[in-house]
Amino acid sequence: MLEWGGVADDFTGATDLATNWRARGLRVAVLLGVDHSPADLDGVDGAVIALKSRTAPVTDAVSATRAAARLLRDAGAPRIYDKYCSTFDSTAAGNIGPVLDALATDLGADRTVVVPAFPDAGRTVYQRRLFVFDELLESSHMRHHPLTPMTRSDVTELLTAQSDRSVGWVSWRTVQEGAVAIRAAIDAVPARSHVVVDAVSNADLAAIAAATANDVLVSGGSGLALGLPLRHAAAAPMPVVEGFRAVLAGSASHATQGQVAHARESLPSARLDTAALTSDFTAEIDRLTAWAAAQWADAPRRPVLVYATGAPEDVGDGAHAALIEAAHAELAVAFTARGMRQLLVAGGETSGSVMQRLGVTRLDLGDPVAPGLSWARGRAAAHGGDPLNLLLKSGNFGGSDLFTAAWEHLR
Ligand SMILES: Nc1ncnc2c1ncn2[C@@H]1O[C@H](COP(=O)(O)OP(=O)(O)O)[C@@H](O)[C@H]1O
Ligand SMILES: O=C(O)[C@@H](O)C(=O)COP(=O)(O)O
Repeated sequence: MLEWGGVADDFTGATDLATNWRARGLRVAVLLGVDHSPADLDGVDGAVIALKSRTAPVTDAVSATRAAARLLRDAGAPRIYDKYCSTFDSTAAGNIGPVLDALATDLGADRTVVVPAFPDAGRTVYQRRLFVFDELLESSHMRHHPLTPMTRSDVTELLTAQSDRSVGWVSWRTVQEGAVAIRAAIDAVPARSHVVVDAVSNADLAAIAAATANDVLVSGGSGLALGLPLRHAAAAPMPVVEGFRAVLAGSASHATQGQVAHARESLPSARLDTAALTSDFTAEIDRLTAWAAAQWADAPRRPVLVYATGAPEDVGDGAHAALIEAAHAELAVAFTARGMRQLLVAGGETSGSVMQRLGVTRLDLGDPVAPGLSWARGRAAAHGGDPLNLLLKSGNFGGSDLFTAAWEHLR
């Protein structure tokens, strides 16, 4: 019986939420897009629908999210988890508020908690302000994101600017008093509100999860999922698919830049050349595919790395974002045709483009590799439905050796 339905605004966010549900013992599946039937969710406790809505026009994001929640409700999900980024990534127009307003209306939720915190990944909320490790969000590398630059840290302010509902707050001091006090504080906020709740530890998340155990709608990063009570269910192992290995890093984030720098010391690597893509896209894809095939012929177990951003000064105009995403998507298809079967994609938007182009519609997860990260198995409709192992990496997740170490989990 489906217990939870999740709707995530990007594909890495979907695997992030599914990873944390699985860590608490739920059987999970990630569905890409909304073209599914409720029967696809038989035998699953938690299903996350991955959308590519974070940077979409507001009306598109709202309608896609509504359709996803409807599908999950039709499949029997009694509760919906609206998953956005743990760094509250949104464009100037801002989709988090309108999406949350629409879900709250559709589901009849009077008060919806807003919990971006994910302490295992360094995201905490204290006195309404979002921190990335020791820095305020506005002072972190997220200030320079090409699509969603974050220049404020107060989550109540960020959400108020995007939402038609009023925005309340529950302080960390109240969270320390436990679930009953948190519930009372949420209920004290006027009806038709969203309620930002401070949290700096997994114990805080457990208290918030207990306080909201009967809410039809919750929202946040993936951290709140770690607040669920642990069940001891035996998760089915993920089948490993043998084949060549690649990293496609379309993320411009700080953590990815460190991972690229680290991997370049030991892996064959190529940086996407925006000028070459602009002048002859197909020739550049063909050139990189021939290069990768030559690397695999030399060392079949060694991954190749293609990246868009190696250093802050590489980040070009946002106008190139779609071109770079399209290049990653085409490379994924061309690499698959050459025998690649294990693919790590860095970046949420990039992962969305790559999965859509490969025609992957469902991911079944393996065990966690790092906070919010798991390998998964999916089938590429664009390549005869062949199975692939896929790791969709949020831009800022993972240690510096991820691109060289992640493969050890594929055994
Ligand atoms: N050097 C670059 N210049 C311009 N845009 C870039 C560059 N590198 C990456 N991008 C674009 O920036 C966006 C990064 O977003 P995303 O894939 O979600 O990564 P992240 O998870 O780090 O946010 C993508 O649209 C990508 O194509
Ligand atoms: O919640 C998170 O931090 C991630 O799941 C996420 O959404 C990150 O987005 P990207 O950095 O764009 O991958």
